Amino acid sequence: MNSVEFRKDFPILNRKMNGQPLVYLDNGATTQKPEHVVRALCGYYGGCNANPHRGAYELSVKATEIYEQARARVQRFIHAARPEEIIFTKNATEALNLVAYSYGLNFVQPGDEIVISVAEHHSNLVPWQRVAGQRGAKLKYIYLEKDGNLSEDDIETKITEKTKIVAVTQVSNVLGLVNDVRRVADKAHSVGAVCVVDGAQSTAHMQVDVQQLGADFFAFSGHKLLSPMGIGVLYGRKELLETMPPFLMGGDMIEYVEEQDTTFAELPAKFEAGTQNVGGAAGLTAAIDYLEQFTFARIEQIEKELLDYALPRLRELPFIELYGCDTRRNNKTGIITFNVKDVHPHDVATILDAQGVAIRAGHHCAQPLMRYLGQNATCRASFYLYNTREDIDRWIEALQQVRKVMRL
Ligand SMILES: Cc1ncc(COP(=O)(O)O)c(CNc2co[nH]c2=O)c1O
Repeated sequence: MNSVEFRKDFPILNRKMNGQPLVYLDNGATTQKPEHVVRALCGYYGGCNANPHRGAYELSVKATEIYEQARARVQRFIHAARPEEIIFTKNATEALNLVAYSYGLNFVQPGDEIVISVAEHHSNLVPWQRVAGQRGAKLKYIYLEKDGNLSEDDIETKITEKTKIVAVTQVSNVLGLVNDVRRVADKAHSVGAVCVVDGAQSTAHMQVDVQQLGADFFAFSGHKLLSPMGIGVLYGRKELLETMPPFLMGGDMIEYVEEQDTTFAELPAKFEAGTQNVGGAAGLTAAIDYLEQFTFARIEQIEKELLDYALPRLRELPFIELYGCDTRRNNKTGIITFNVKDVHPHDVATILDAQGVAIRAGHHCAQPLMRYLGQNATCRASFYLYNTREDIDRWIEALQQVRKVMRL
């Protein structure tokens, strides 16, 4: 299928925004949902809803089946070895916090080191600041080469015998560059450290194989790959998860509760306290089913074609500054981060909004990276499988309007 055919599955893309046909270019923030996913969500709540795992009646058993089938579906989707290595969370942020609080706070000792990259989203940066601060460990950064890729030298020299945790994003939500996670994981494992991978910006755009990546933990959010909001995933190697204490405590995650002490349930229940998001899990299953009708090679091709169409035209605009787009060494997802010279990104986004074009503007929850790029804020357009060349045309026409409105 091409993107025009994909669009037929996304009715929202036919709506107007400020009286103009919508051009949705903020897929790095969240993707739109195909009818197949919307129907799955309605179908669950309209016909199968019950509290799972504890009910002694058929509807609850059915809800449990849906939830556990979703777990098995995610296991296959990211090629985990076992279903119990799949923990459902609210989103990637909660998944990364689970690792920080349950693994980091319990296994990082004073004097140990945690290594992250300067390109991390705050969800894979602030938790590690907290762990380092509370445990008396040192937080070190892998900086970037001029083309935006992770510094090879920093990977080699910053990850040492003192390193306990290395946490890196597979794809930067600002630069869109694909990091060589396997290289980072191999280096981490060579010194006995674990490798935490933030897959929030990669899982929708490329085939993820957590075992091939060498990831000890891998986090992603369903809403960035066609699923409802409120469902995310933490993958963790079983041997590690079994050593980790629970992150949230309450119903469903216990074995026996005495007045003064509690024993906890086996994996994965130990990390899934309270009533689970079965509807979200049903939506995630439907989203994976939808995605896997097509190959990721097809999705990557659509995004590459859009990049190849947009970048030369943007480079012709003297008032546009691009970030992380000049790399030839590395493949890129459909993220273009830019600024309009002498115009604040928020003003750019507002003028584009008035023309029906939706982009993201700000620090993208990556303030250290913004400073590293010498910027307070940027604009970001991010494509997905339903964006078209016409969307790019409308976006560039809207940028020309910024030039007129701001008298550039
Ligand atoms: C690399 C990365 N990691 C973690 C997160 C957190 O995901 P969440 O828990 O689902 O919020 C995001 C969200 N990124 C963005 C959210 O909005 N614009 C973005 O670029 C991200 O891009």
